[in-house]
Amino acid sequence: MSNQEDQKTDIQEFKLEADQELRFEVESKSEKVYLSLKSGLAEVFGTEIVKGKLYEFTAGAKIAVFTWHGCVLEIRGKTDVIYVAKETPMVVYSNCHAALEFMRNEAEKENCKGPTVMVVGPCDVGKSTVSRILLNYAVREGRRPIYVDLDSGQGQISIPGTVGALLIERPASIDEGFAQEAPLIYHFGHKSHEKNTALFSILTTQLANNIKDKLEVNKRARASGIVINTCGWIKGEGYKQLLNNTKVFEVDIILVLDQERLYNELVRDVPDFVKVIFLQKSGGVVERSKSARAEARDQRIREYFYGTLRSSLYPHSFDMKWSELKIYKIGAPAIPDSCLPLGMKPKDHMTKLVLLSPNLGLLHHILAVSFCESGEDDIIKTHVAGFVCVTNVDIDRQLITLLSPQPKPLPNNILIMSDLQFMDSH
Ligand SMILES: Nc1ncnc2c1ncn2[C@@H]1O[C@H](COP(=O)(O)OP(=O)(O)OP(=O)(O)O)[C@@H](O)[C@H]1O
Repeated sequence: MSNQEDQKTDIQEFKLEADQELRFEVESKSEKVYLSLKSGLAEVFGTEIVKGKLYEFTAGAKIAVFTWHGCVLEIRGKTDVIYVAKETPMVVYSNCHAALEFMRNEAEKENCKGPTVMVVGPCDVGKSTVSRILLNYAVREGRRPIYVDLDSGQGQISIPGTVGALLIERPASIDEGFAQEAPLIYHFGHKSHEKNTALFSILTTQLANNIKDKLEVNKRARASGIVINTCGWIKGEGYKQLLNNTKVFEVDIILVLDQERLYNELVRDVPDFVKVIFLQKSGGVVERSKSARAEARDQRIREYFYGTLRSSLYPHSFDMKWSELKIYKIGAPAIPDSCLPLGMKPKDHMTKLVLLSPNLGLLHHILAVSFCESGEDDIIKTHVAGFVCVTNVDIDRQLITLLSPQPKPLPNNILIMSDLQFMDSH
């Protein structure tokens, strides 16, 4: 082992001056890295570190420990990259938070809606991280903001292939993110919005209306406002989605990370009362390869069923008769324009519900369990109770085996198939 490698495996101590940040990454699957605060004050993406507590990080972790006043940190285990950064955009992010707090105070006085902020930008610029920092700072001030995650590929709420919202009542856990208590989840079924923009628009409108209703009856959340995280698809239809989000969520502030072109386009296209603000991305944000993104998606689904290192979950596996279930897929094959029935638009087939018959193609697919109790018309627009995974399909016996977080019976017999798959290797 070289000297350099040797150094990385040792227990290391870092003394950080005010406004500095320790950045590290863990890549190796077999490695665990432990962080502890020896003295001073520090935070990870807006969550304060408890002095003396040991935080564990595994493969895929890309972490920044920032200090406003200076601190001493200890790192144990082998990191792949580790360095102290002197330049960070934390002061700018903190100023954004202060401006939002001002608006929340005003909203509280007037008993109206607090700021709705949407964070946009290309891939890997730190959109989720900025959203997390703003939410953490808000909740540390005693606010109860709503977090909306529209990134169906790398979102932080529920599993990939969904859009959803969460009432934030406490700061994110440093190693596990925000607590997923009673999230409001809509099934989209794809990791990328491009796959079905018509469906995506319906879901965002539905989510926005649902949140509006919830804020009507929750004064504290109403004044705290909403933080919306978006995906990195910002061209063509993706850009139109951003404009649509601005409208349906009644966005007041758009934070544009890293891309001046997008900033200028938005300034041109959104109404004047929407403030568009350009922010530098942090030099620490790490670009993720396609395979790292796929691995992160897989990990989120695994955690949904099996929990995390700290809090394991024990899912159930059971058979269901095909006749007991109604499994749908959203989107029918396209019909040539010339054959479209009167009044039907070319894109309408994308939001058509198709009832599936038993088939092996369902194997390993995620199925969303709908809350819908009324007719077929409402299935797409109704939020979901949770997810199961198909681990076996027995065509002869007309049985399907499901991996489920809950024991039998399912809360509803209406299921919707997702494009996303999960190989249960436990
Ligand atoms: N200051 C930092 N130092 C080190 N790592 C960071 C820092 N900020 C963010 N990261 C890491 O960089 C990665 C990408 O950040 P993030 O997920 O916020 O980007 P994004 O723009 O939301 O990505 P996406 O393209 O998926 O929408 C994450 O793993 C995050 O933990």
